[in-house]
Amino acid sequence: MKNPEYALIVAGGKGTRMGSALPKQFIAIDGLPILMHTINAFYAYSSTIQVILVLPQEDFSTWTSLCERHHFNRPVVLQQGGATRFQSVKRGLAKIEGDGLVAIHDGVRPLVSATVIDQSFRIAEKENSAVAAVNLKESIREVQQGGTKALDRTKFKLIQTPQTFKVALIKRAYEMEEDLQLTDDASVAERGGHSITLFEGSYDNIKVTTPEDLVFAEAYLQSQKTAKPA
Ligand SMILES: Nc1ccn([C@@H]2O[C@H](COP(=O)(O)OP(=O)(O)OP(=O)(O)O)[C@@H](O)[C@H]2O)c(=O)n1
Ligand SMILES: C[C@](O)(CO)[C@H](O)COP(=O)(O)O
Repeated sequence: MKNPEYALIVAGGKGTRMGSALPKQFIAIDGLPILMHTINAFYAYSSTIQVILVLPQEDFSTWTSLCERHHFNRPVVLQQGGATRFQSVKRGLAKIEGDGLVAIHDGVRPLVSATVIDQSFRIAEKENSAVAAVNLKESIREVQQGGTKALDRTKFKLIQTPQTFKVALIKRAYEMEEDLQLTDDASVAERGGHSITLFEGSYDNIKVTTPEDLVFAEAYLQSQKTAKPA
């Protein structure tokens, strides 16, 4: 029998770098809040996926009214977020009973494809973990005291979400004390003693972080519409 599959979508952040009064996960692109695009992407992958949505408690009412306004009725289990991404993920994981696979995904990565999600579950089933990553397109330099030094970019990967794990493994890893230097789930699992399997993510799976990301996301969704045959 297939392992139960969960999507843990974290949207408990403040969006400081976006600088918008409306939390960035609620900003509309192509007429729909970013977070709804993200949830739709997981339901496009599977109609039986169980979605856990982490939001700041003060935003629960905004979410409910946006759902009413957009007639959005995808089932989600709501959970209150924490002060950091680590704490929000940990709270979300607590909503999962029993074993299975969980894809942890940033609520503000609305352009993730069903193919990437599918790959993450298939690989995690075999390897225990599956973390989306892409190659660097630009050169990088390390900032050092008194200057900078060129680095070999082929030795680095840009890490995205989904980051998918066996539930028991990632829950155990999240029992560790929080370390602010660990900025993603793969780092937490690695600290817990697990090796990490990367797979090819996608350049369009951007994390909406600063205002120009909204321009890209809007244009991307428009281009998908025109690309579809009539
Ligand atoms: N306490 C937090 C902080 C972040 N996140 C989520 O983690 C994802 C990645 O974080 P990031 O892009 O850094 O979002 P923010 O923390 O909202 O942005 P900023 O750092 O600019 O404030 C986002 O979906 C964000 O909502 C979360 O669930 N809980
Ligand atoms: C998890 C993540 O999306 C991987 O790239 C990223 O680390 C989250 O963003 P943050 O700015 O570190 O919160």
